[in-house]
Amino acid sequence: MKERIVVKIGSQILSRKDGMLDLTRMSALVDQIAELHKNNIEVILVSSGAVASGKSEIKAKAKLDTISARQLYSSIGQVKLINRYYDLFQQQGIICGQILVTKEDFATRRHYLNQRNCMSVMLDNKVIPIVNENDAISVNELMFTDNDELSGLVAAMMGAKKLIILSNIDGIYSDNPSKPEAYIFREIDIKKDDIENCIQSSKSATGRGGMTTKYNVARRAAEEGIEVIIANGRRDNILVDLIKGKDVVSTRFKPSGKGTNSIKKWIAHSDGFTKGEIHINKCAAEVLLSDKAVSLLPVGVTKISGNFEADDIVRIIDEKGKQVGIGRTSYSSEKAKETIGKNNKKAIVHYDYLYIEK
Ligand SMILES: Nc1ncnc2c1ncn2[C@@H]1O[C@H](COP(=O)(O)OP(=O)(O)O)[C@@H](O)[C@H]1O
Ligand SMILES: N[C@@H](CCC(=O)OP(=O)(O)O)C(=O)O
Repeated sequence: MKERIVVKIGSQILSRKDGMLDLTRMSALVDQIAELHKNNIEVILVSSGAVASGKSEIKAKAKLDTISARQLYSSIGQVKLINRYYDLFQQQGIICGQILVTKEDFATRRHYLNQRNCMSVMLDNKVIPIVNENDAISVNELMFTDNDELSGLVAAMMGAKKLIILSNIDGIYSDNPSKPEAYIFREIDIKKDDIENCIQSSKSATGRGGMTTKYNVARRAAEEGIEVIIANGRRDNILVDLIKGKDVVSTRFKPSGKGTNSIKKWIAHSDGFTKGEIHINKCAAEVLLSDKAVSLLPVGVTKISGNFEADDIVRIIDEKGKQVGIGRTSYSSEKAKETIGKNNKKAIVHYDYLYIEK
């Protein structure tokens, strides 16, 4: 089987000081991805840069609020960004394609599977998927923390062995990177090392989540058995050197030995998505575990725990305390409690939003 990796490129790497796309850097990174691709490595690219690229294209007629500005800039900038990628990959004889996603696409199993299928069919046909958040339509609670979070979700979903997060800095420093005494952590063993306190809330001019999300995403991905490397995208030949195993300055998160199946990964990487538990009786568990396409009805529910809203993702637990599946609830926890054990009520988890672990 081919080696599969996810490469995330931050906005800062792709934009020059004047706000224009840094075509030289972009082209250097595309050349490296092309080299990996030609060496039979499947690369999924998660690229930021839409908002930064859009800003330099248009001056808004009136002062915009944050959401409208992000929508306007990203809608223009994404076109520019993907066109550049398309041309650069084409010069290498490679086809790339665009996938724009929202957080919702990871909260709904069907969307999740659609996405996974889309990326798989692209990779099977030697197309490089270029993923970005659909900034034009994902606002507020629909937004990912940033593209670092998205890259972790994509790596887990696609069963990637490695996730390389390229930023404008060599890795995670022990202190504020501007301090002379700060040094880079070269390897982090998540079982032993907790370096959260070393990270400042500061971030680059165009970056969204800063180093904190990179660290959190890297920890979670490493727990799932994915090797994560945070490195500087401005260093020459960084990707190829990292893949060749050269000793380039960077922060590497040692992957844990255990691998998990895709639904577990979905849950593990969506800690914000499972908000509570629905406990069910023996009869309901039997029906759900059968081959029938059934929804979970309140009549089979014995207990609700946690606080959740309608449409949140919850765990479904049988009477022995074993998780039988996960699903998207149609009720808030408050409403769900009122319907426990009652007949003739609408499904608490509709079949379309139910995933049963068999
Ligand atoms: N301990 C630390 N080590 C490295 N960088 C840090 C640390 N604490 C905060 N940072 C900041 O995180 C920034 C990288 O995050 P971000 O701006 O989101 O980049 P990107 O746009 O590539 O996602 C660095 O430029 C740096 O200013
Ligand atoms: N989706 C946004 C990127 C937001 C983001 O996460 O930026 P960064 O922290 O630079 O990776 C864009 O394309 O502008």
